[in-house]
Amino acid sequence: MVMTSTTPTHSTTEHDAALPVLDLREFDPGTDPAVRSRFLERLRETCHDVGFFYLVGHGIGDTLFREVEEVTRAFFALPEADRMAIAMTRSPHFRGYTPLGGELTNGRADRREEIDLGEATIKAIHYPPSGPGCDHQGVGTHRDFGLLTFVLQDAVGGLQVERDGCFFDVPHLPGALVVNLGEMLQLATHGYLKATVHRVISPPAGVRRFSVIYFFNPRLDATLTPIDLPAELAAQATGGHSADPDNPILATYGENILKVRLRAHADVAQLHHADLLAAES
Ligand SMILES: O=C(O)CCC(=O)C(=O)O
Ligand SMILES: [Fe+2]
Repeated sequence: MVMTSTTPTHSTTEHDAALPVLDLREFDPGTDPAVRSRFLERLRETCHDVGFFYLVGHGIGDTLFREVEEVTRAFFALPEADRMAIAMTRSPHFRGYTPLGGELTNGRADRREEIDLGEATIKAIHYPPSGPGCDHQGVGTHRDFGLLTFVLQDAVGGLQVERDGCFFDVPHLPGALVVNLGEMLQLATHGYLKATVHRVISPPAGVRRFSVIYFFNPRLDATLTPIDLPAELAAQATGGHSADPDNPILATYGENILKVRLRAHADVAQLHHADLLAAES
């Protein structure tokens, strides 16, 4: 792993060792049962220890990845008026385009523009270069709030994952998806599986970063009940919903995401959900 201080930096060495690499072909039907069970063992350990991994052997071709990246770049190259025509401020459902400065994490504006699409959200993101005096927060430190997140990132880098109080770079691994766990899986396993804190540092001057994310989430009205763990796993579970006392995870997915959305998109909340804001304060 590449170790960096908690001060944002771009380090570029030891790319190969950044995160565990899991090859989904090891789990293909017909594969040697010993290989399949070793795969499951590594998956469990990785989701417990790190909460983040590279997934290869997923069967998605380079052509599709390239097309997704091209469509993403084309969208963000549209005139601003066209992007704003589908602004999230027009959607009570928190769907559509969010311009630069329109989203907050931990009370500070993220330096990115994005579009949120569909029911299980797909999010395409553009991180513009750092400017003079910029605070370099592409997206601030956070946990994802659903079940599983699949990230397709370009070659620029800037995604960082927290472990033991330090942030580690997650450099681009060609052909791989970066997979991480969300709060609902942490809650459902009493914290045995980890929703790991991460962030994105703005690219250096002159460089733009693009990423496309698929958030695999439960139904909005689904309430997750923590499962009974085998004793040896329960002994290593650190507590699900209350692991972070300042930011408890809510068991009904819709409430958990609404909490985040109201904070992150204060303008959308004010326009469409003033009643909820009033109820919160
Ligand atoms: O752009 C990325 O690589 C990750 C962004 C992220 O963590 C998020 O939007 O939840
Ligand atoms: Fe995230």
